[in-house]
Parts: sequence; C-alpha cells; structure tokens
Amino acid sequence: MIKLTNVTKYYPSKLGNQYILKNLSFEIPSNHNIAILGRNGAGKSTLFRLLASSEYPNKGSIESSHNISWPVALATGIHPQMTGRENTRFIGRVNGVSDLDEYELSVRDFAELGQKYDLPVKTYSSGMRSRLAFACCMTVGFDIYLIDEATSVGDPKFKRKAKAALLDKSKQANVIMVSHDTEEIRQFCDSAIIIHKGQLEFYNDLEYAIEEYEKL
Ligand SMILES: Nc1ncnc2c1ncn2[C@@H]1O[C@H](COP(=O)(O)OP(=O)(O)OP(=O)(O)O)[C@@H](O)[C@H]1O
Repeated sequence: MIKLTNVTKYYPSKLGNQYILKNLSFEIPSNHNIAILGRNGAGKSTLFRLLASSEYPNKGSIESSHNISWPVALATGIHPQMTGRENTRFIGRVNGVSDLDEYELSVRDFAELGQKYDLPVKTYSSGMRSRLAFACCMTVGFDIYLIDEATSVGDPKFKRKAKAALLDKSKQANVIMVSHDTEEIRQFCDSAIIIHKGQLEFYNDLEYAIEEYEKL
C-alpha cells in the first residue's frame, strides 16, 4: 500500500498557486496493476513524481514499505557526461543492486546500444537514451513500476521487446500505469484510479472505471 496523508501539491505561477492536490488522504492498494486515468493536466505525471519521490508534496506525507521505481523510460538521473556503462553502474549502486557486474551486463544486453554503451550519453539519440533508462529501470528488482507512456520507447522492434518485458514484470511485481491507450491499459491493468479535480478514486473494476472516465 502507498499511503498519502493530507497531501497538498501546487506549482506557483503568475496566476497564483496552481493546486494539483489539496489536502488529499488516499491509499493506493498493493497487489493490483493500476491504470491512472485523467484528462490532460489532471496531475497524472505530478502524482508519479510524488510517488517516485522525485518531487515532494508542499504539505503532507507519502509513505510506502514498497520499493518504487522512478517513472520507467524517463531519463531522470542519467548523466550526459558519463557513458552508458558508467551510468548503469551508478544507477545500480544508488538503487542498492548487489551484483553490479551482472546488472551491467543485463542492462547492456537489454538496451542493445552496441559499442555506444561505452560512449558518453550526450552522444546518444533520444531513443537511445530512453532505451538505456528503460533497461536500467527494468533490471532493478522494484516492487512497483511506474509506467508513464513507457511503451512508446524506441523503434518498433524495441517497443515490442519493452512491452514483453513489462508484461513479464506485471506478473511478478505491480505496475501503476499512465497511458492514453485504452487497449494498452486493458493489457496491463486490472483496476484503475481516476484523478479528477484534485481527487483520486480507486476502482476495482477496470471496465467500470473506463466507462466512468469516458463520461468526464
Ligand atoms: N513544473 C511545473 N511548474 C508549473 N506547473 C506545472 C509543472 N508541472 C506540471 N504543472 C502543471 O500541473 C498540472 C498537472 O500537470 P501534469 O503534467 O501532472 O498533468 P497530466 O495529467 O500528466 O497531463 P497530460 O495528460 O497532459 O500529460 C498542469 O496544469 C501543469 O501545467
């Protein structure tokens, strides 16, 4: 379970503080693969950044006993001056991977960067950067994977591979997924949370959630 207690999140702007969540208490259950449904600007990516602790609430707290990934495929934390291999080892170390040599080899094989694995990431295309980030994230054994439109990574061949890896993960671990593709959501998720006007609502029944969401 991920427990949000009195969470307020806003971004200051010229129009005043833009509130995404206001004094929200909510429990995200474990043992579900959950789709986050919400209109553009509803706060899905912001919620992900809060769950991944890459941003903090302005007020309140978020607690979980689970090991939660950063949003898969976001190249957050990838350092442009370092090579793919150096980044991999660094990310592995930060995330407490015990066997860094094995981790490095698995990421290298998954990302399929060839000799570029030993060149600085600043020389990579954006697709190559995303592949490295995806491989680094998938290869760490997280309890919960945050998947933000992640199956759009790379070229068609890599997309198929990424999707297969995610499906595999969704059987052993849990996924929380943001996607505007309903078919993809049906493939990965069994339940949903609708985020609307700063409120979250959990639906055990995915099809019912999709119906309710389409009414918004
Ligand atoms: N760093 C930021 N500074 C200021 N405002 C921000 C920032 N990040 C997001 N916002 C605002 O917060 C709101 C929620 O944004 P967010 O990206 O979380 O929405 P979303 O549901 O993921 O949208 P989409 O479906 O379009 O990706 C939007 O109004 C957005 O403009």
